[in-house]
Amino acid sequence: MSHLHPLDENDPLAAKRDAFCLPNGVIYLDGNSLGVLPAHVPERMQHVVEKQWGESLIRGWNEHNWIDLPQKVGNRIGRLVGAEQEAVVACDSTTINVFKVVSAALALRPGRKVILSDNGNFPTDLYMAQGLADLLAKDHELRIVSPEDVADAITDDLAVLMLTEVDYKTGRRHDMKALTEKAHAVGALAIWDLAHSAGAFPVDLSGSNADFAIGCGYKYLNGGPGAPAFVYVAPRHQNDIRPALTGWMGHVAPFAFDLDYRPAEGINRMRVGTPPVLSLTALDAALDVFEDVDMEVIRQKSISLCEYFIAQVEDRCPEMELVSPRDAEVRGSQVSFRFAEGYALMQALIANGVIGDFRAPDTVRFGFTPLYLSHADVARAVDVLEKILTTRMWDMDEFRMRRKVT
Ligand SMILES: Cc1ncc(COP(=O)(O)O)c(C=O)c1O
Ligand SMILES: Nc1c(O)cccc1C(=O)C[C@H](N)C(=O)O
Repeated sequence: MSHLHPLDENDPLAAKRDAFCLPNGVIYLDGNSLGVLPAHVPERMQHVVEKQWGESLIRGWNEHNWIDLPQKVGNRIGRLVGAEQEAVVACDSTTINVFKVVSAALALRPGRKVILSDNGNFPTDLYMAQGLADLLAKDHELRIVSPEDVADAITDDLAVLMLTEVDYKTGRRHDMKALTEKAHAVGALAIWDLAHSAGAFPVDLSGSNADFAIGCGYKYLNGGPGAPAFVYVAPRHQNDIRPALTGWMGHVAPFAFDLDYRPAEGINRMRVGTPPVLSLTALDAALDVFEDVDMEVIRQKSISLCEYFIAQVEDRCPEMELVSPRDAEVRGSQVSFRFAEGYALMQALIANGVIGDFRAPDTVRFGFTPLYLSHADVARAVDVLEKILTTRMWDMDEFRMRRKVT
């Protein structure tokens, strides 16, 4: 008979685990890359496929309000990231949304040419900014500094500060409010990528005075592989921006079929083409899990899980070197360690039921999702890690040679 782990006593989120489909024998520490399937999503999908698509056909756009799904889902995400009503839409990918917000922000600061980011940002954000700078006649500069130098690099030639709040590799978390304030003080605008924040801990976009934000639907929001992303525009900017991607779904009257583009009111002008109804349905259903949850409760449990993991690994696995900040205040909901043979180590962990991931050259990364993880899971994961290290199981050819894409 199994005993409750002492740190799991009085866990207010314990019952949430049953809301997810976790494969038997798997301890899933990768919800920061792809979230787990919420148990009720397949039934909702089946209903929308068979009843709505199957029976309503084209009438579904009106009968089931498919056309408004981006705003509906956007508002639900907005609640989790501290956005105002009607300030978020769920659409496209994070990468495409980066393009939209950087181009919109640059147009709001016409005389300025510099985009500031850091080398901890996820590469797609940097690539999109580089591509945009090229498109704008090579007139703009993407300036990249170290995360710890960002604050000092905010100078009065900046047009835009573009950062990811939580570093995908190290879990280090920027101070969104303080850096946004600093950017505003020099007349720049602030864009935040919340890929590793939304659904992981409370975010306060409105209270931080952020100008723009984007983020993923498939990580902590559990919307499924390739789920629609989201985009936030502060209400004060919404009617001043002229989108670079001027698609018909961002037109003020898409079904008037005018020959000239006129932007929709408010956040809707960030929409581009036809919404992916099935993907939005999965994301919409997945968000039900958050309906009765206080993000502050998620945060407290996340800190506890991460701290317990760090303490156990450092105590029992001295070969592992902590990469993430030790201070929970400046860390998201993931913990990374360095190990020279990290790739083989992660392969051995996965083969033994502990799923995390590896980021080159030597970082193993573990995401903690309080909705479906317990301290008992963390203890078991460290048991497996310790065994793999003490037996040098990672050194087997089978783990060293295996190729994977993620
Ligand atoms: C911070 C960040 N931004 C963007 C992305 C990627 O966005 P997309 O879903 O467009 O591939 C990721 C992860 O893939 C990410 O970690
Ligand atoms: N988006 C991904 C994908 O399509 C395949 C594999 C992994 C991903 C990821 O989400 C990577 C992730 N953003 C990261 O933090 O590394």
